Amino acid sequence: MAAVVNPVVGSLVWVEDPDVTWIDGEVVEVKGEEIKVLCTSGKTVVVKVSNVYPKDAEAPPCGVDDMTKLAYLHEPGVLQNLRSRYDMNEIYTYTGNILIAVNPFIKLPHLYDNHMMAQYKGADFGELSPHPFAIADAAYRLMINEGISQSVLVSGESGAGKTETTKLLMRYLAYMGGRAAAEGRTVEQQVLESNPVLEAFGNAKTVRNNNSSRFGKFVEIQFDQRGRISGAAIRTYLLERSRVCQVSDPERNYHCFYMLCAAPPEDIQRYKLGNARTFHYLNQSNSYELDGVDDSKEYIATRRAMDIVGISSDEQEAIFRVVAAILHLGNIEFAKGKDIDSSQPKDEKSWFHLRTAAELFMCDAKALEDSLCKRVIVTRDETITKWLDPDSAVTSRDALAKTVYSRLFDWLVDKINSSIGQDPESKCLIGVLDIYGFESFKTNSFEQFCINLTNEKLQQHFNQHVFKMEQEEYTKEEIDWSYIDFIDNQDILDLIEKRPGGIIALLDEACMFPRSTHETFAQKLYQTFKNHKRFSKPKLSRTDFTICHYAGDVTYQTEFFLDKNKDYVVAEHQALLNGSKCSFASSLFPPLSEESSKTSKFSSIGSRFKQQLQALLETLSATEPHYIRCVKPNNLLKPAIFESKNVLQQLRCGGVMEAIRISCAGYPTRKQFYEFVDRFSLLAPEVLNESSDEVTACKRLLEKVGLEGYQIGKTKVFLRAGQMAELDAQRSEVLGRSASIIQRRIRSYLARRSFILLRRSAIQIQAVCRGQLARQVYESMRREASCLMIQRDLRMYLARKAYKELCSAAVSIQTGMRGMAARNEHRLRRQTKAVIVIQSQCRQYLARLHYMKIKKAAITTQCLWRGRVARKELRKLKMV
Ligand SMILES: Nc1ncnc2c1ncn2[C@@H]1O[C@H](COP(=O)(O)OP(=O)(O)OP(=O)(O)O)[C@@H](O)[C@H]1O
Repeated sequence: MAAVVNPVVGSLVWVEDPDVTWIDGEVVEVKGEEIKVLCTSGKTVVVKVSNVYPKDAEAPPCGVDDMTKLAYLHEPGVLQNLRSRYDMNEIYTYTGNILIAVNPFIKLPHLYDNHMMAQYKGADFGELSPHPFAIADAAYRLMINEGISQSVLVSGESGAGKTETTKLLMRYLAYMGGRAAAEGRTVEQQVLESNPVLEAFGNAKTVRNNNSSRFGKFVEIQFDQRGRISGAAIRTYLLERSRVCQVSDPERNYHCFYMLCAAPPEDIQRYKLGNARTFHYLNQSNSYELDGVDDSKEYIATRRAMDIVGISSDEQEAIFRVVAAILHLGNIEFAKGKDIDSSQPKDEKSWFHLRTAAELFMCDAKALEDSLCKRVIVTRDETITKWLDPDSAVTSRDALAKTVYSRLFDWLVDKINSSIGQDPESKCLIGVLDIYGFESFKTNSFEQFCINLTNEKLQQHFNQHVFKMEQEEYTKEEIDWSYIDFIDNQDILDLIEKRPGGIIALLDEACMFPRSTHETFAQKLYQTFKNHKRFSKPKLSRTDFTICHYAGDVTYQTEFFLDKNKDYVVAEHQALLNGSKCSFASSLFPPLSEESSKTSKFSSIGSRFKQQLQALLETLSATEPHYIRCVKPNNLLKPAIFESKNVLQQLRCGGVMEAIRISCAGYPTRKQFYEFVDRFSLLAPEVLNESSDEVTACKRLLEKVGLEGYQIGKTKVFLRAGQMAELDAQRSEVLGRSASIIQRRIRSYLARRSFILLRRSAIQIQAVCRGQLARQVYESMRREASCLMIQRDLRMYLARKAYKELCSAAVSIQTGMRGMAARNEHRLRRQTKAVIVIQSQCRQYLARLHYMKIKKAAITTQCLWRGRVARKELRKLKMV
């Protein structure tokens, strides 16, 4: 992260600003070691050259999805990138393999639907936008392909989004490793539904988060050889017990108390409950309702989730009875009793709550009163019963409430675990760790001390993974590498947990020594660590101490350290509840073994927590870790507000800045030669034939693909950030091409096969059909033939009948005809005769007529002739 070298007028730079961390501007003047910058805010500042960073003028306005892709990798660049992405609701960004998740404080459902999960399934890491699904997918695939257990460590401060992210991871893993829905109440359903149950009893509203997990959680999801979820185990860490009895405004107690007060009327009646405002454990704060949350609905939902995780209705009944009993317990007030320094329930109201608490715990009311107001002291010679004054009775009451509640919570976790079940055969698991981030408040007590110890431990794990391993690897592989420093926090861990002599050991000692007070404890610390460079005593305090943590200095107030470290159950409380008639309540307080009841009652919460952490770290060390750093962009819990200063502090605390520095300076990707050749030889297959060994093959391969700046170690090839992605992209291209060819061939083979099969089937069908058809045709023909015969016979019969009828008709016709013919002939003859007569008469008439004409003509002619002759004769005569 180098500062700008030789800035010139006009270049763009980042300048440190006390209010907004970094502000950008343009160099307007260079004077030796100092430059004048005109900031975008309008003001002009003069700064030292060594205090400014270059700004990438060509950086994409919407940022880059992986910080390692930034041209200038420095704090302002990283912040600017996160901010520009956040402004566009791109809340996830990679830093190499680390995912940074900035809480949007607004629902973005499109980012998490089933379609999205389907997209990330099997996609190469980095191919799609940064997402918790991508991290879960990478972990799942590594587990399946390499058989290595994986873990995802989700960290960040309260309200940064750890639990939401964890739920997303679990949902994705359930999606990948889930069984068919037909298989009933599945392991993954139970794993997912364990979240609302644990949230109801382990989450509360705090100033920093409306749904803050008041415990740490490591969920171990086990898989079978087929990659299906076969079991799960949930480990929880350090539930905040003090919240049960003490809540400050505007925080709330655990959600389950409010849910129960909003339960259906029959439940309210059964548990003799009422408005949440009437219970001391709830009304110390004025906050009762949560925005957008309906406690009565949550009650029903929690009961449903309890059904799914396998908590029977009898058990649920007992659980809520105990929760109600705790509320009644808190309402018992004490007043001075008859004896000196004694106490008794203050008034009738307190008696009512005492009797109700006893009724709900199913124990004797008198025994409950005694266990709150008296102590039995067993000495060598006698047993003395000592009264407690009202203040001590209140402390005793609260101690009982806290113990019962924390045991109830542990019971729930155990029940969920036994109900989901473990898979002893499982070889691979994916662990998801959702644990409180580093805390530094105005007042820091034992809880912050433990939380910060956790973060120191996890930071060391992170260091070991990201930094130490890196350095060691380079040395081992004899890589040409200029070493860089990293902050090792082993000394802080020694300060806290070394045995003997560490802070926890000294605290345990103080707890066991009856006369110790927080003052004597603090003095002991000052004495022991006066020269420790990570420990200091604040000047103005006589009981506080400061530890210089990896993420910054934190000053702790020792006032309640001793009390909070003591984890013992008051013998009277143990006896009271062990004797409860409710099997559930008595199971929370099983009888102590002879040995443990004789030995010291003290057990150290700090030491037990340290051991739990050790076990957790051992589990984590056996897995391949993945990191998600959640970031809270503002303390108002509102969307679209990005407070750079706040974010930067979180990035520093989460080690993100260091990781960026180291990762980008070195060679973040490394692969064994055989693995490398195995993976990438398809980019240049010929190198395998040309090379005698894997190292040569590796070198040739790298030359062929034209990569530069890599290193060849003794057993591995080391690649710079981004180079693996480059090679993978080339590989994906080749694989994609090959896959298309294979698909094509297979498809044509399958098509051919199915065609042949179809054809054969078609022929068979045709043959069968034809046979059937022939049979049918034959049948129908036969039927037709007989039909024809019948028809023929019928026709013949009909024909015969018709013939006969015709014959007789013909005969009768003939006879008729003949008669008619005869008649006709006769008539004809008569007519003919008449005609002949007519003809002869006509002819006679005509002949006569003709004869008359001729006679007339002859007469005329004769006359003429005779006239002519006469004239001729006359003439002759004349002449003569
Ligand atoms: N991805 C997200 N999308 C939308 N809202 C979110 C997202 N992540 C977190 N939130 C919001 O921020 C709130 C706090 O988130 P969450 O409870 O996961 O924080 P946390 O880091 O687990 O806090 P704590 O340590 O107090 O339990 C959620 O209740 C939710 O409103």
